[in-house]
Amino acid sequence: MNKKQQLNLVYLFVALWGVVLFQTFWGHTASQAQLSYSEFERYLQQGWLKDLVVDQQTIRGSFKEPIEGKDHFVTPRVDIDLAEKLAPYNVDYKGVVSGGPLATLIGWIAPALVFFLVWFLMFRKFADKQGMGGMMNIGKSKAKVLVEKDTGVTFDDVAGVDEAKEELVEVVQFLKEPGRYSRLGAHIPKGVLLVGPPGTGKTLIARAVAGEAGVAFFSISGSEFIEMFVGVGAARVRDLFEQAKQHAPAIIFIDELDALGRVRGVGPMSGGHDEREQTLNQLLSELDGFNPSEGVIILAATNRPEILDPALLRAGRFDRQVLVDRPDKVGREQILRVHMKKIQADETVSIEAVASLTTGFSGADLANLVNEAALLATRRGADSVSMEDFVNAIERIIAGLEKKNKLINPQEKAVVAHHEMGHALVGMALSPEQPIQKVSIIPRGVGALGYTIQRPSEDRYLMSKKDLQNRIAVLLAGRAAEQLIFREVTTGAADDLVKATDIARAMVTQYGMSDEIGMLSIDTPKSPFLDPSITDSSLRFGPDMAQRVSAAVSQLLNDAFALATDILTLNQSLLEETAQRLLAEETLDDQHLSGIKQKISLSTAIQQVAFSTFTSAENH
Ligand SMILES: Nc1ncnc2c1ncn2[C@@H]1O[C@H](COP(=O)(O)OP(=O)(O)OP(=O)(O)O)[C@@H](O)[C@H]1O
Ligand SMILES: [Zn+2]
Repeated sequence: MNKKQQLNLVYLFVALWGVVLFQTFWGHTASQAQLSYSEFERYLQQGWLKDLVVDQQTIRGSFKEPIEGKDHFVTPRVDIDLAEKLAPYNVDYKGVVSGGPLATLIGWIAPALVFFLVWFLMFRKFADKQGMGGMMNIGKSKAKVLVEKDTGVTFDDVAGVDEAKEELVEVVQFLKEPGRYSRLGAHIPKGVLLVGPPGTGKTLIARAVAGEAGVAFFSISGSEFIEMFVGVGAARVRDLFEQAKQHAPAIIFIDELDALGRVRGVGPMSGGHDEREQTLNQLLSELDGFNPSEGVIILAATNRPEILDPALLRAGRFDRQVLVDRPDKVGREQILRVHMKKIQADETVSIEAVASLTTGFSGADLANLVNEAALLATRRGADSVSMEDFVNAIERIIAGLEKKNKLINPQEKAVVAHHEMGHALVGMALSPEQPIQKVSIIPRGVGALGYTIQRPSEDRYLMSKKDLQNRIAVLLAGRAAEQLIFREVTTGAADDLVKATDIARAMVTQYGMSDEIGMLSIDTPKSPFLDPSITDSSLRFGPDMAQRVSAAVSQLLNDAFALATDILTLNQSLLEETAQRLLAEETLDDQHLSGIKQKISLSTAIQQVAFSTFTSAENH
């Protein structure tokens, strides 16, 4: 059946339905005489009536011959012993129980609706398979695309994410004056990807960009695209872009981009995902097919950028990423200020104290906290919210978050702080040319309870054996610090161990850097397509080679661990002091850190192990 035939079917059906409805109502009202009961009795006695129907409220029926142009009548029912009276007059009669005209109407419509619905769903699926958006324009996505002419949100409503805001100011300016940018030939990103954990305000920022620029905001969630029949998602994407272009300048915001932008063609059932793939392909082609000078910019949000299809991140698509991280203490203070405006807080409330009690809270958690505290105050009948309300609310929320494994407890926090400071101190000691940018104990991403960012200051093409050994030492320094301070090690170092082992193994099997194995090249550089266990070519050199390689790798790791431990032991009080500071402030930036770096001391023995003759001394 092609589309035209389907349409004919629709018309036929609607027409039929119309005729039936017309008959029911027109027949009953237009040509229907309203009789009083006595009139009715008179007609009855005179034998004018052909047949009648009795229900609880009315008697209706038809005349043998039209009276005053009407061939039907209706009269309110009065007499209950009606049947008796009817008997002598030779009239057809029957009683029905019904709810009056409305019930009659529903009685007609309900089955028709059910029928229509079933039929509609059946053909919708059919039509969508053909990728034409469905016979009744089901592809028009107006129902689920949220359009806001003016979001009313400004950058002032978004706090604690200054870096992200700075990056987006340019987008706002562009949307305000698209002409100016294109005249100068400046490159404006078509798509900006907001990356960060849930509740950190990605949606809020996107709406603020629209609000600041004063443009329309079209938003849809990636997961909504794929809950549909095949082909509908793609039609929606097309439709979304069409609508946005008509309203340009505008912003399109796709929340949960990962739901639709997952890597294509992987997974056990990739055949079953053709709907998502089709939708993603459509999105890619829309991204390619428009020009930002039309005044439409696409923002998308995800908390799992690593699973996105690389095609989405290519130049000319979502080629700019903006990190929206959980706020640190100062950020939390700012966010709290934004939300406190909405409530009446009394003078006992210290925003700073609330901020320091809420490590790990996202913006959404903080908004929730303010609301919860206000609720507690209302419940106890107070006129304003007190510090105690806040403390109680914090306790509740923390309990909830801990249950969901979203927050770490104070003991764990202390371990994480020493672990991260271990990385940072050894990093500063061993590779002074690579400054540590930031150390943080704010959980980030999946599984990472803290992080240390070390930035290479220049591109390196050649690494010496000592460079690599030092790198391993920095990676193992987290564990070394745990061991030194707590006499106990944790699972927190798992990721570090993977990286350290990879480097050590490459040193042994690819770079000829172990005395044990010498210059034998055992592994070729890793091929990402092959399972490493299959390519373990140390087996090629006889069964004992694998063992010798493992021993050499272990040796490198142990030496590096010993080096890290030596450095930390020598600087133990500095480690403890700075870890306390990290616990209090949660993040230490490069300014803090360069002050700390001055205080690191290294013995001659360590210097000899760690530095080669061509690492110049003035670096330290
Ligand atoms: N930086 C912030 N400043 C002020 N309020 C914030 C901030 N971050 C979050 N909020 C509050 O939390 C609410 C939810 O945030 P939003 O929905 O924007 O987070 P999100 O990052 O998009 O989350 P998700 O990833 O779960 O979609 C906001 O409406 C706002 O009230
Ligand atoms: Zn670590």
